[in-house]
Amino acid sequence: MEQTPLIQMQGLRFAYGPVSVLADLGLTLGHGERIAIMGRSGAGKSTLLHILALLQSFNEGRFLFDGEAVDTLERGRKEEVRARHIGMVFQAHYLIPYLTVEENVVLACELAGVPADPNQVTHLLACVGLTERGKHRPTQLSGGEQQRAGLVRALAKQPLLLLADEPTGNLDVETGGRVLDLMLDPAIYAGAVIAVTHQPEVANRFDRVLALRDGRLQYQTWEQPR
Ligand SMILES: Nc1ncnc2c1ncn2[C@@H]1O[C@H](COP(=O)(O)OP(=O)(O)OP(=O)(O)O)[C@@H](O)[C@H]1O
Repeated sequence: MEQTPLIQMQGLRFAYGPVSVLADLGLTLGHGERIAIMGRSGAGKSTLLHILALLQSFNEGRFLFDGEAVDTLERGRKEEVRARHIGMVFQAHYLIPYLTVEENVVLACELAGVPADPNQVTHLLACVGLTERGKHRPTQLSGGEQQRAGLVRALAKQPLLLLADEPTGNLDVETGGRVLDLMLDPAIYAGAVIAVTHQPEVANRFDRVLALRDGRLQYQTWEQPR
């Protein structure tokens, strides 16, 4: 039997008042599939990520998350689905300032109802170069380090979907490469990834690259080196 896609969006419309942002948008994403979304500034990429994270509602259309119709979910159920199944690495990282990095990771696992595995947490921190930083509070870390801590927190609960907004945006090439390796290595994380990026060399590491243009997702049309 064919598995239900993780994400099914059809005819999705969203506007901020008179400003139409998403118009007749469609997206089907399988479990474990990794896609990059590109598009000019203001195209609606962050808005789409917020809708995918169940943080923002939409005006019209169909959005099924792992077979469940999102627009009919009660608020509590949305929060439950987000806590358990969706990891987010957004520019505002929302790490809790009075908890250490490790405590932030453990708390996210607890909220997801998944026991945190200390060995896995140590391994993930090492993968992003934060071995020495687990006992530090977010305010003691640089912006890029906080972003990497956010990625560890998102991955430790092994979500079905990881949403990343410019995951390598303010990182140097080497650290950015390490972050991508972590997100895209199926031995570390086997779930689906949707990443927004402005960098073609980052986008090319994903299974598919889509462009958000005129409110819709379209195949990006440059030749992709494989
Ligand atoms: N709260 C809001 N109220 C009104 N308009 C908004 C609001 N937030 C965003 N917009 C508008 O919606 C459009 C899409 O914004 P969004 O942040 O999703 O774009 P983006 O593709 O992520 O841009 P960038 O690459 O610059 O981050 C823009 O025209 C923006 O001005």
